[in-house]
Amino acid sequence: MSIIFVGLPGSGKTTIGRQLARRLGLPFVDSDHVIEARLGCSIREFFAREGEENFRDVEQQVLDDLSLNHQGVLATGGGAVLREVNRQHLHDRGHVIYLRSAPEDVYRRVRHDTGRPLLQVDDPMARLRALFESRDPLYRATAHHVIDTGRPSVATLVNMIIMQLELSGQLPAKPQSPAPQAAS
Ligand SMILES: Nc1ncnc2c1ncn2[C@@H]1O[C@H](COP(=O)(O)OP(=O)(O)O)[C@@H](O)[C@H]1O
Ligand SMILES: O=C(O)C1=C[C@@H](OP(=O)(O)O)[C@@H](O)[C@H](O)C1
Ligand SMILES: [Mg+2]
Repeated sequence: MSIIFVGLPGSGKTTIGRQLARRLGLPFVDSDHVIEARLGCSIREFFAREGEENFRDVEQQVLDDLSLNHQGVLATGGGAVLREVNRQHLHDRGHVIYLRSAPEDVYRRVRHDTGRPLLQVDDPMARLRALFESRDPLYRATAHHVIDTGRPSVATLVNMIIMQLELSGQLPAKPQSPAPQAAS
């Protein structure tokens, strides 16, 4: 059973997932890193050479494997929710958190990043708006929780997520400090 992050490219899945795993002392894996290791090249190169549908086929296999077998924190790629079968597997096998970011916020974070093939277009902001419109309902349908990632820092978001996981019974609650002893 994993804590699984979904959300737009640049919403913080990899960064927040890694930090959360560190805080909880759990193993962390990013499905994109597993895909790149399996392909032996970057996702960007594979997209350019083989096209998106071939990438989605590999992604589906890797998500099936990790959602069944990984015990810890799992960061997915932004398109992990596109296929119905992936949405089903992630929702049924893990505890899914949607990092919900406005297109403006993610644009600020990833505009200089050339490693994200879907954003290498003339108007990346328009592309992000379109991705948000089409995917927001899919991320919501897959997730057990939605966390808005507008202003808070990564560290604050990690704290908010830990509180949310405790409240929903996904983590053992922190031990209460002992009640003060009555003075004798
Ligand atoms: N809440 C946040 N505030 C500021 N910067 C952030 C926040 N979340 C992520 N980032 C930064 O945005 C960039 C993209 O984050 P990343 O974890 O790669 O996103 P994803 O895996 O969802 O595509 C990174 O440089 C990361 O440090
Ligand atoms: O949104 C998408 O369809 C994709 C997002 C990427 O991951 P990030 O969300 O970590 O950028 C990566 O899986 C691939 O480039 C496709
Ligand atoms: Mg990522």
